[in-house]
Amino acid sequence: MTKTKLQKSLRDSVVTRWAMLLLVGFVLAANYYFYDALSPLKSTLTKEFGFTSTDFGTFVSVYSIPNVFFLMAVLGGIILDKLGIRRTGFLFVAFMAFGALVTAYGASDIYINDGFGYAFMSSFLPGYSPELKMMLLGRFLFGLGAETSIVVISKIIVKWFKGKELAFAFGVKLAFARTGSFLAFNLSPVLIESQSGWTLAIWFAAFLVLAALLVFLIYMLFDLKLDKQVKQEGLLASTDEFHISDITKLLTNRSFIYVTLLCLTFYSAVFPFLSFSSDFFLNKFNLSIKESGFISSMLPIGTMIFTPLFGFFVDKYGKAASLMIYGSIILVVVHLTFAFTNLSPYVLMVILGLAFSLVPASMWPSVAKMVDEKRIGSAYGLMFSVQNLGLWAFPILAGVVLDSTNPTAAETLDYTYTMIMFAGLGIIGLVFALLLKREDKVSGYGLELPSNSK
Ligand SMILES: NCCCC[C@H](N)C(=O)NCC(=O)O
Repeated sequence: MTKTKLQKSLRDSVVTRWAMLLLVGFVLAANYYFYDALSPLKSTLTKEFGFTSTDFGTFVSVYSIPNVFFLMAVLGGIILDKLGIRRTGFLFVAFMAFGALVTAYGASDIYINDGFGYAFMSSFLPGYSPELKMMLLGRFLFGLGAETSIVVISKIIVKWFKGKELAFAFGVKLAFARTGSFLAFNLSPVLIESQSGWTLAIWFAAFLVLAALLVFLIYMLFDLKLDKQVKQEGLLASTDEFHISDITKLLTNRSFIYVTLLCLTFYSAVFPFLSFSSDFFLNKFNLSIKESGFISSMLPIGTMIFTPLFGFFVDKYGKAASLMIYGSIILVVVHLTFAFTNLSPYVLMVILGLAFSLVPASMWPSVAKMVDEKRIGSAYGLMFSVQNLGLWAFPILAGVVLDSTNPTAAETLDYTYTMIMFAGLGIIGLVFALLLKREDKVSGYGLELPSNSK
């Protein structure tokens, strides 16, 4: 592919490439919306279906099972390299949509009134309600599609923005994701009060993911056109082709190991916390579902603004390893403050938003410095799979800790031990961030340097 050809391609139009980011940003926002849409409904699920905190934690964590136990994020990356963006993206976004619809069906009146699959779901594991089992199946399928679709979207961004505003585009991509979470925490509590019933909140989320599938189809038309213009398929396949030795090289790279372990512990202290946060505010500060959902949404709203800004900072001034340390410290301080004080959760969630911008904005571009470009797909896939181990285990553990540290019929739940658990994860993450910075002096990857100096 010559430079002249590139200059004439669709990706050279600023409007077109940002329009592409808008399209895939919608798909990502719908993904995050669905992931978070049921968090403000924890108490409603308890009231309607008798969910315990452990049931809710299991529901949150089943998302990660395909990515941890079947290594779906890694395999998805390999499939992506073999089948290409359009077929892989369509397949996995379709899984997401199907899983979202199955989840909504599991909570619906049609299903509960002896609908399709109800008798079957009632015929085994009597300790789990048929509603929970169908919803678990739906979220499992959703998770199977969701993580790989994030890998696909990352590759799409590289395809359109490489050699242009790549880091900033990644920051904006994360801002789309946070917009989805922000909307979920605010819209779900409103939708449960709808006249058509509380399940509208889940149906709305599911249809949003279905709409994302249609939007992805539109994206595919542009992707096809770009490929025809620059014949880029061949080029991407050759740079990203998967070899098993890629994984072994990654597993012997100390910086990659530290950043992956930081990714595991940091995100385990954030996403599972966020899933329980609405219920935490509701119980600790005696607030309404709407208000506690709104406080949870302060976290994504802060990150929508800060993440692209810190991305820009890292591009221009570097300091990525230091920023990961600062983000980890802030995380620990906020979780301990939540555990032991009654300080305003509004302020604390905004401060937590700083941590949740500092670490992602510096972590994801840093991987590109420590790993060969041809291994970046496997690297992100591997990081996602390891990270999902935490996203699987910690929502369940949070639920178990809650159930075991509160009397069965407690009016309000005491979250102190659950918050100590999240703070503990933050402390372990801080150790990995410090090790990463120390290792950077030996490895010379230049994580503290601006993007264009490496
Ligand atoms: N939707 C919640 C889980 C997404 C996890 C995903 N693997 C990830 O790490 N995304 C990066 C981020 O900062 O959201």
